[in-house]
Parts: sequence; C-alpha cells; structure tokens
Amino acid sequence: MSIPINLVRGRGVGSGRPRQDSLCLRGADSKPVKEEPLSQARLFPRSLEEGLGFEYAMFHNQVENRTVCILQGGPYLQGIPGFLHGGAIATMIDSTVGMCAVLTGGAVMTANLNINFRRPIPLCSVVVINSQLDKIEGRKLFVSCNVQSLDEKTLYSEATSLFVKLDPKKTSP
Ligand SMILES: CCCCCCCCCCCC(=O)SCCNC(=O)CCNC(=O)[C@H](O)C(C)(C)COP(=O)(O)OP(=O)(O)OC[C@H]1O[C@@H](n2cnc3c(N)ncnc32)[C@H](O)[C@@H]1OP(=O)(O)O
Repeated sequence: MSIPINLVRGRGVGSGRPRQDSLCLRGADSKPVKEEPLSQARLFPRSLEEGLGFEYAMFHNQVENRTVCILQGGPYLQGIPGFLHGGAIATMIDSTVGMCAVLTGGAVMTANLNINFRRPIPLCSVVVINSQLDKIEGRKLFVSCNVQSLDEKTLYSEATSLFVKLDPKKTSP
C-alpha cells in the first residue's frame, strides 16, 4: 500500500529529537544549559518560500519499504549557474532515505550518507528520488536511492546510507 506523506508547509515535522520548537543550547560537556522557545524553527527543506527552494512530495510504500520523492529544486538552490547545488541534492536525498528509514524503523538518525553525483541537475527541473530499505541489522537500517529524470533516461545521482535507531537508554543522540 502506498501512502502520500503530507509535510505541512511552515510547520516543523520530526522525530521529536531534537524538538522542532525549541533551541537547546549545550555547554562544552554537552549538557543542556538553556532551553528557550524557538518559534521560527522549521523542517529545513520546508524553510524557504514556496516556489523558490525545495518543492517536493513524498510517497511511501509500506509493503515494499520504498519511499519516492518528486522534487523540483527552485532558483534559491543554485550551485553552478543553472544547476542545483550539491548540498541541496544531498538534503533531499537525506530527507528521502530518512523518511524511508523513519517510516520503517521509527526514531533514527543518519549515521552515514554516500552520494555519487553522476550528472548535474538543471535548476527548476523535476526529478524523482527512488529509495528503498535494503536491509536491517539490529539497530542499523541500510537505505539506498537514486535520483533520475522523470523519463528515467538520466541518472543524476546514486546514494547509500546508514541510519541508526536511537537507543532509548542513551540520553542524547
Ligand atoms: C514522520 C516525519 C519524520 C520526518 C523525517 C524526515 C527525515 C529527515 C532525515 C534527516 C536525518 C538527519 O539528517 S539526522 C542529522 C545528521 N545526523 C546526525 O547528526 C547523527 C550524529 N550521530 C549520532 O548521533 C550517533 O552517532 C548515532 C545516533 C547515529 C549513533 O549513535 P549510537 O546510538 O550511540 O550508536 P552506536 O552504538 O555508536 O552504533 C550503533 C551501530 O551503528 C554503527 N555505526 C554508527 N555510526 C556509524 C557510521 N557512521 N558508519 C558505520 N557504522 C556506524 C556502529 O558500529 C554500531 O554497529 P554494531 O556494533 O551494532 O554492528
């Protein structure tokens, strides 16, 4: 069964760690020293004005453990003139494989992300990120993906990733 994932614009969505609506300042010993409201906090890919940055929709297949993202990178995401910045591509790859890992394994964090950039992605073009869960080993989830043109004729990027389920016995990730 495939479910569309609705990430509401302008509102933080996350695993709850760290809280999206708070800023936790840490001292040198990593202990929280101050927590204050940060009402401006947003999910990073939803932080730019509509039409200028990350325009995307995700769909998750619960049976096959696959997440697909349809992405259009807007003009504020330019790297080399006319093309998407590699960091913007990495953000959406991390978000897509991350969504796949979260919906499969619950609270996880990215431990490792390897990306091969094969072709530059033209700014404002629409691409598809296809991700799937490859295997689970204990707390480790291995998720891979590719980024292709809509007609699947151009392979833009490929990536592998490792997500680690947060250990409730550890106080902070
Ligand atoms: C619904 C809406 C949601 C919306 C969701 C939208 C998706 C958003 C996705 C964005 C996600 C992010 O960007 S997260 C932000 C970027 N990532 C981070 O900041 C994470 C920083 N790293 C950490 O906090 C930590 O290292 C963790 C939590 C990843 C792991 O720490 P830990 O829990 O103490 O685990 P640890 O014992 O060290 O390791 C557990 C196992 O994993 C292995 N392991 C750990 N790290 C690595 C590594 N880099 N490379 C290889 N292997 C590793 C260990 O060898 C061990 O294997 P074995 O001995 O068991 O075999």
